[in-house]
Amino acid sequence: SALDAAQSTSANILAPTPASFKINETPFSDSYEIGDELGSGQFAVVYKVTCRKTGAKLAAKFIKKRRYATSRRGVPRNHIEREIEVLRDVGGHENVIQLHDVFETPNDIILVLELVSGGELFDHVCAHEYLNEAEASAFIKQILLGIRHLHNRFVVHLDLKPENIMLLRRGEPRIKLIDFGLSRHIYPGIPVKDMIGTPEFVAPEVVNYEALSPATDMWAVGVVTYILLSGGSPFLGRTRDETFCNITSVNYHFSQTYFANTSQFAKDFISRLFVKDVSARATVDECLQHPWIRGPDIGINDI
Ligand SMILES: COc1cc(-c2ccc3ncc(-c4cccc([C@@H](O)NCCN(C)C)c4)n3n2)ccc1O
Repeated sequence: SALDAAQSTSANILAPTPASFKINETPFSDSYEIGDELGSGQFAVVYKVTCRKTGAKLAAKFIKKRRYATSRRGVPRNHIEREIEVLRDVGGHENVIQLHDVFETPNDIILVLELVSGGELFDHVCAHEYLNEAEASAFIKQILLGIRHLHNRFVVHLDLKPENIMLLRRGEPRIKLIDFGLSRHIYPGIPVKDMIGTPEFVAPEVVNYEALSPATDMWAVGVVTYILLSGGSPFLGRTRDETFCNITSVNYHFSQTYFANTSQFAKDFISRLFVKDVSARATVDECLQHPWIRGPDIGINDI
């Protein structure tokens, strides 16, 4: 099984893995024509590009390279390499962004990716303030299918939030998980600790600098679900420390203002994810089997 394979390779997992991604030798502009800027982040800009050979429309993420070890600007090369390794490993699933090509310039590493045109889930929620349960459940099911693909490959996303979940097309509950800049392979029995992610979405083990795992993503699924159904963020405080305190004390509630008409199934789904003990937190497979996700067609014997 994949777990056996992982464990059998765990022995040499600590050996430096050779960079197995191949960077194109040819100049980016020989293959692609740059179009509109789609958006930007701290050290990356995303453009719409056109393949000169096929006319295909794609997205290109230009990641600014860190030039000196002591610099605070740009992304360290090993972090970019890790993102590429993850993208290479998780490609091929309908709910995960597909990497097509990699190029390098003196200042950037360029990831050529499939283009999605539906915008960020974040904008979709803002446009509706919150979603009805059927729409929210459909989106969350898509997100779970993408996460199951990652977790089956021992990849943990570590930055799941509505901004990093994009709609394939507007108005359709078809999503793509994007932004694997913090993602990494985490294998059973090899503890990984890191203080990363976006405060209001991180799990207690991140705040407490304890081992990260696929369960860390599942906590974030709970936060995303809560936001889709209410428009509010369950643990957000007035300061970052207050947010972290709410997270580590699992201090949240289903306010009557936003959850008066929410089903018990939906609240139970969220409650099974806001569990501090990672071994007791619902897994992605358990979430996909939950009545709120499987829908009304399930028989009484299925529960
Ligand atoms: C693989 O990593 C990324 C992929 C993409 C990506 C891939 C395909 C694609 N098609 C359209 C877009 C797009 C459209 C509008 C804005 C953005 C981007 O600037 N914001 C995306 C989320 N952001 C908060 C990281 C990206 N994208 N963005 C964006 C950021 C990433 O870190």
